[in-house]
Amino acid sequence: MASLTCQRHMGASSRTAAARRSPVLRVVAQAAPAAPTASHAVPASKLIDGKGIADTIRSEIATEVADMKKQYGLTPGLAVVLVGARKDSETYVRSKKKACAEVGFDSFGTDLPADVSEEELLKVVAAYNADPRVHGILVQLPLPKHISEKRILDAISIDKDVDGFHPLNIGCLAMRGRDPLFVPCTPKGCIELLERMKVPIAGKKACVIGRSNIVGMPAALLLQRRDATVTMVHSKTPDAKKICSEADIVIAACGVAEMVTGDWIKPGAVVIDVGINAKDDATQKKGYRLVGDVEFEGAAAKASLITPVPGGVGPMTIAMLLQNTLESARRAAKGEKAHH
Ligand SMILES: NC(=O)C1=CN([C@@H]2O[C@H](COP(=O)(O)OP(=O)(O)OC[C@H]3O[C@@H](n4cnc5c(N)ncnc54)[C@H](OP(=O)(O)O)[C@@H]3O)[C@@H](O)[C@H]2O)C=CC1
Ligand SMILES: Nc1nc(=O)c2c([nH]1)NC[C@@H]1CN(c3ccc(C(=O)N[C@@H](CCC(=O)O)C(=O)O)cc3)C=[N+]21
Repeated sequence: MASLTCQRHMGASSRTAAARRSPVLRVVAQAAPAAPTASHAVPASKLIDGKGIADTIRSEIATEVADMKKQYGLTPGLAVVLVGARKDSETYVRSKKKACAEVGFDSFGTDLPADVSEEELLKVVAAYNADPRVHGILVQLPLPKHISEKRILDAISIDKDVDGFHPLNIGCLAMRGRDPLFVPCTPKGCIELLERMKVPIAGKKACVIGRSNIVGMPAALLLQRRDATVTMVHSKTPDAKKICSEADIVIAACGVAEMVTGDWIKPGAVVIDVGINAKDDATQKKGYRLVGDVEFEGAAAKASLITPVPGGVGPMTIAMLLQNTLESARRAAKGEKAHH
């Protein structure tokens, strides 16, 4: 294990003070955050402010963490495992750890080199499975090609599967009369946005663009559980545009920058854009800017409500990860364990 760096990112003693000083709480106390850059041309009444909603949720979580500490002497802990040095993954992992610190969680991290063996990675997962300070384990995806994602995700204890990617959790999500222990964070964040914006779902037509295990498929299942009539379209769907243009609710997760243009959107539809794509832009310092899978201005002209990118679904994904970890810690405090 010499090549591993495994650090505890935040000690219990600094945690309480961090919760008290939480920037999350301060942000919420201030005026509404500035409109995201890509969306200034759109009336504010149409925008779903994912970042603002995520800040509210995170401040709620910070309060609950402080209560849990008082009542049970327990601090929620999240372990994040990163394999390799993909720039985007490093950025996401950094924001997850920062979010943990801000709500008063302990965070644990293991960074492994890209050529680490599957066996070594399994050992790291096993160690976190056995560690009572850890209530949630996230292995950042994608993994390098030589590692079986299936084997790794199956190895995460279902009690700590805060990503909700374990087949038992997905299976329960798909079955009537059952509830998963954890719902995947990105689709959960999409539904939370619809609910907080009071968008009716039952009886509505929904179109989910994309069918991946981590976004499209669970998003469609969640909408269906709320009695929407759901159509999933994917890369082999003839005329996805026509199907989408009949939907009252659109969740776009195809990974193709700005594919969903205004003519895909029914007038008055609600559009949730999951996509995160870098688009060359010489006017930006970094040389690029983030765009979604939806062409924002064209779609916004048709939609009644729309999420921006950035500042829409992304921050919600992290807020839902914290929520799942808090729930896992609560179950641990009450001595609940899954028996599968
Ligand atoms: N905001 C957030 O928190 C997150 C954002 N993302 C972003 O969401 C997007 C989707 O991610 P993910 O689900 O992981 O991506 P995947 O690449 O795993 O899946 C993409 C899906 O879109 C479908 N698709 C691809 N091209 C088309 C097309 N032309 N028409 C219709 N469907 C198409 C694919 O079809 P097929 O199955 O036939 O190949 C596939 O089902 C990406 O932009 C990603 O960066 C992802 C996770 C979290
Ligand atoms: N095991 C695992 N679980 C995941 O949940 C997971 C993953 N692997 N691999 C990659 C995707 C992607 N993902 C994002 C999380 C936050 C933002 C996010 O916060 N986005 C900000 C902008 C970020 C920026 O500026 O780069 C926003 O949209 O406003 C984006 C994407 C989680 N994923």
